[in-house]
Amino acid sequence: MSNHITEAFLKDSDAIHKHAMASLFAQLDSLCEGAITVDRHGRIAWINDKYLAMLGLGDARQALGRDVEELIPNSLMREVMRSNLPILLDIMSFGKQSMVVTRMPLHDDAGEVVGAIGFVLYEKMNYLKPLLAKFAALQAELALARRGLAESRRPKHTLDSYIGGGPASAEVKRLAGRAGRQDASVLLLGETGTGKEIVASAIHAASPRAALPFIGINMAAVPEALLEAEFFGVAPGAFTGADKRAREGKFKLADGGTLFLDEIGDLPLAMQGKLLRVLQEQEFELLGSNSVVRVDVRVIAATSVDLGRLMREGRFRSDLYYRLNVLQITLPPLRERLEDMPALCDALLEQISQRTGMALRTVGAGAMALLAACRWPGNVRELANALERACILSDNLALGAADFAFLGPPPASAKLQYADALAAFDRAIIGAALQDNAGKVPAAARQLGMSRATLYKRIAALGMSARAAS
Ligand SMILES: Nc1ncnc2c1ncn2[C@@H]1O[C@H](COP(=O)(O)OP(=O)(O)OP(=O)(O)O)[C@@H](O)[C@H]1O
Repeated sequence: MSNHITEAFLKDSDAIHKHAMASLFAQLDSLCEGAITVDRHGRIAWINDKYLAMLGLGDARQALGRDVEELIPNSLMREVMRSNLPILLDIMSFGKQSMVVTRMPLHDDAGEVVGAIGFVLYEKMNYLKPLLAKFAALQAELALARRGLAESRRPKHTLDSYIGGGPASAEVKRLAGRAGRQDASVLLLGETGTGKEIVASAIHAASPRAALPFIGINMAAVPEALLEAEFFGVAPGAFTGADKRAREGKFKLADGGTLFLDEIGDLPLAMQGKLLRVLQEQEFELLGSNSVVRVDVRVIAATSVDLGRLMREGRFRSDLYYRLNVLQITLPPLRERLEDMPALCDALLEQISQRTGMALRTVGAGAMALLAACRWPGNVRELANALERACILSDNLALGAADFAFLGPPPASAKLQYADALAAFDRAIIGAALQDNAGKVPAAARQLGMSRATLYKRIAALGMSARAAS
């Protein structure tokens, strides 16, 4: 024993230690906003008056013996007991409030965990206020981002978003409406820009799954090496290196809702097998873990390539094809539904005006005939681009053929198609005028700015129905 540690000193320090032990609890109790203990089963064993007041309770008997989470939903007292490790400083949400808390396990003489004690430090920790303000701001941002994400996953389209009232479009809408009432897989066929994504989203919106997510994934846009993670997600720490975080896969994100697999023909063969298995079993393994994830997902697939050809070439599995192709809807290219051209132009010009703030335009008859004669390999997307370009280049409120000069003359090989296009256009515009005027030819002729005789002749030449013309 060194000479400055005397018997008297030891007695003194022991007494101080005992005082410290006794007073520490009392001090914390008075300094803190609240204090609580739970027994080894997580039931409230003791709670001070301040905590009771914070919980809106008047009497400890209303709290004692109850599971701690019943009163404090975000309590981690059980976690502290399970891990036998204190959580010295934490921010716990309680209703709209954030509180700074400390939690410690309690031990018996043998060192066994017999309960836990927790303190709410909030008001006395004024110096933590900037941190709490930051935390609150981050939480508000997170809530906003979550709302935005939920919004973006809500179906953007209904069947009304698919513009077109001609027979081909009506058939698309009829089939899509039926698909909305079933839960079977759907295969959408159609060239690029024919509205496959609109129709997929509209089917989802018309289905009982509408309130749950609609998640899209484009096979052509995801590199092959990343597809599996994109589909099934990654367990935390599955990969060493920079990205150790867990990531949810699209299947999990779409759980309960609809997964839209765009450009399914671009899915590599190895992934086709895996996809088929998930579609059949509705379960998969998270990458980097053995845990099996169960999901309930409806699949709508789309392709702009001929899957029959890919199957013949051994590049697409026929079993997957049959699994996806329960209901099939073919979306007609724009050149095969020219009767929808006026309605499409109106709707697209309206969208352009709303999005850009440019004045609302119309398409004059000359321009309409020109547009009807184009081939439109990019379909409605290409038409929308052409209309926007004309709006930018011209000040005319009624766009004329000259405003679409950048499209060039219709190809010579399209001569016959040009005649067909003109007839389709005439049918559309005359049909619309007759409809506007309750089928009365003289009034329709006045609206179209042509003589009655010319309109009668045109109606007869087009073989339009007597009912529409009468
Ligand atoms: N019938 C339609 N009515 C209104 N807009 C349409 C219609 N069809 C397509 N569009 C518009 O054209 C663009 C392309 O449509 P969408 O993305 O649905 O086509 P897609 O067939 O999925 O094309 P891709 O295969 O290239 O992805 C979108 O801006 C969409 O709003």
